[in-house]
Amino acid sequence: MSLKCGIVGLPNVGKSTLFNALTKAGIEAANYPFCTIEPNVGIVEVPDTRMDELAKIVNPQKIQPAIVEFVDIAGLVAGASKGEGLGNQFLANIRETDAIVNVVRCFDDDNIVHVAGKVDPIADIETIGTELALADLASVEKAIIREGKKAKSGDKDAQKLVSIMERLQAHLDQGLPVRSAGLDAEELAIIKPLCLLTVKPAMYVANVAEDGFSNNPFLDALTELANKENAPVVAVCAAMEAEIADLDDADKAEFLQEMGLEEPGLNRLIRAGYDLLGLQTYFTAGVKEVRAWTIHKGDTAPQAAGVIHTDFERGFIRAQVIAFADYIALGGEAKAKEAGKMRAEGKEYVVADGDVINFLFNV
Ligand SMILES: Nc1ncnc2c1ncn2[C@@H]1O[C@H](COP(=O)(O)OP(=O)(O)OP(=O)(O)O)[C@@H](O)[C@H]1O
Ligand SMILES: [Mg+2]
Repeated sequence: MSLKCGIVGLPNVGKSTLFNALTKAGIEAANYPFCTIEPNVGIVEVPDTRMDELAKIVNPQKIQPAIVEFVDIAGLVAGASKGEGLGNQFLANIRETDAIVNVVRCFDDDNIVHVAGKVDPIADIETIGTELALADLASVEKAIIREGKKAKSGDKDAQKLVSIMERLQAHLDQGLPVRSAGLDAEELAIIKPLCLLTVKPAMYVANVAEDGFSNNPFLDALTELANKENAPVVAVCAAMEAEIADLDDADKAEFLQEMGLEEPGLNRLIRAGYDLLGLQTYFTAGVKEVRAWTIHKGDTAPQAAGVIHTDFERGFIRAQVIAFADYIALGGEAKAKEAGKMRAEGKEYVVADGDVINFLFNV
């Protein structure tokens, strides 16, 4: 399953620093606006300590965590929807992502240029939000013209689309995102081909100073706004995360302890992204490989099987399922089976987070 998060924000707010920390790709993060021109894609493993617990029991040759793709997108400025800054090219890069990670500068530093001249998270978010809404408004208006002719000649599908579009037009006109327009599942399916930007789930990353996790009015303002929007906020110090990412495991543990942190902020960010998209994990555990697979919450056993291979879904017979806690407590598949904790589940079974599964199929 491809899960792609686009990192957006104003220029010079710390997007590439964060991306580097996430991917350790070492792409250039320099102190000048528009340092990033090509989007950079990095593959990041989803941190999950349950995999280590499974591996201790199974001793596999390989451990394969779930992954998230992050795309570092160049800074967006006011007027981008009309081609200002690096303009439409970036909007196109955002179009290809599943979710938007909005990096907001919440640190003071006179040495780091802010494109608007001062640090103001709310104004920055508004700038980004307006540009994305304007870009969507243009797509919606184009669609109304295109489909309007068909609608007039009696095409029912086109009429439906146009009526949704007109609602969205009014909504976007106020600078509001499509995700808050209250569309139902059917309406969302109808507008899907338009690839609108503001329909994507979004979260905020507050990029704070090393000592900026508390008593930080910028962070407080951002949190208040995000709460109103029901959007997650993760506070990280991107500069510090970049340092942590460069350390080897032993030094990393020591550094985190010194800072009084349990884990890198990036882990919180990756998990929040996973959650935002309504994703969860199940495991396959064999001697060749212990592997995490990404599915949607609510997916059934055949759908989960389909993530491994479409044949598994097509020819699905049943799933042998052991709950994660049972697998660990009883010490593996054989013992769980002995204890009657391996369940045979059919097509209707809704997979639970952490289930350890074997699929039986026939093609
Ligand atoms: N939390 C932080 N505290 C202090 N400085 C930071 C922090 N995060 C990033 N910086 C610094 O801010 C500068 C800009 O960072 P970066 O290049 O990552 O921005 P960007 O958002 O990718 O910019 P662009 O849109 O131009 O690509 C860098 O000098 C970086 O070291
Ligand atoms: Mg950059």
